[in-house]
Amino acid sequence: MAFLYEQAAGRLMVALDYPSAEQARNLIQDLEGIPCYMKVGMQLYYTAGPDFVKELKAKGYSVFLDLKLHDIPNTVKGGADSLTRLGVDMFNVHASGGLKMMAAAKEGVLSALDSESSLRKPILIGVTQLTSTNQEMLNREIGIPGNVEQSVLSYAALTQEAGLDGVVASPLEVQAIKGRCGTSFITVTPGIRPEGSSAGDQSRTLTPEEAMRQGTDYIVVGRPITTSPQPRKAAELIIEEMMKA
Ligand SMILES: O=C(O)c1cc(=O)[nH]c(=O)n1[C@@H]1O[C@H](COP(=O)(O)O)[C@@H](O)[C@H]1O
Repeated sequence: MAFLYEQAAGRLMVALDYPSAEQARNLIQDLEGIPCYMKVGMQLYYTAGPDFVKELKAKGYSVFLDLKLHDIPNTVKGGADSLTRLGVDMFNVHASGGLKMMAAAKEGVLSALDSESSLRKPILIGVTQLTSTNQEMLNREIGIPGNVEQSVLSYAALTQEAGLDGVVASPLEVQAIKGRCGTSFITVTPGIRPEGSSAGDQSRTLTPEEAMRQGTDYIVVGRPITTSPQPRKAAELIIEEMMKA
């Protein structure tokens, strides 16, 4: 049972979307002992920076640094080199940056690893279509024809061709991605909403249990935990659901 609990908790990524390190530390203290992944996104990183990532690593957490790099290949290569040296366990780039940009991100990772033998290789993933994007937005606002799943799949195939380890997508697309790219191609899925919780700005959602049943590798959960009056209880309930799947 304890083993199953740890396995499930290790596949939960808690999104620390807070405006200050202090607020993030409060949640971390509340979740103490739960062996989940911690996700640092742009809001926290832009204020608390690399030091906060080091603090999480010193506490023994696996860290997903979600900065969604998207720039010309040379710039992304440099960014990827820096993030690898920082010692994050996972980071992401936008697949819409294209094949060369994603390949450059991988080169950045490898150049850092080449120059410092103590570093571990981070998991590098491509963001496909944001989970806030719906069919109407994709076609009318963004101007991409076809359905969301087709677009996600073509980004997933491109990400794999560039040599990356997996993608961020909604849990609704996991089976199709695994079917196209193979089961070892990692899926990281935000857009997780436990029964009865508000979708907010998310469009393509499933519950934690449903997402796990799709065969996803990691689920990303922010507000259902961070805005709960009892965040630890909310996280424990999510882990219980994950274990049922
Ligand atoms: O890359 C991500 O983590 C990400 C990609 C995506 O398509 N959708 C998405 O919601 N995310 C992140 O996942 C988290 C979801 O948070 P909640 O909607 O509060 O559960 C946020 O930190 C988002 O930045």
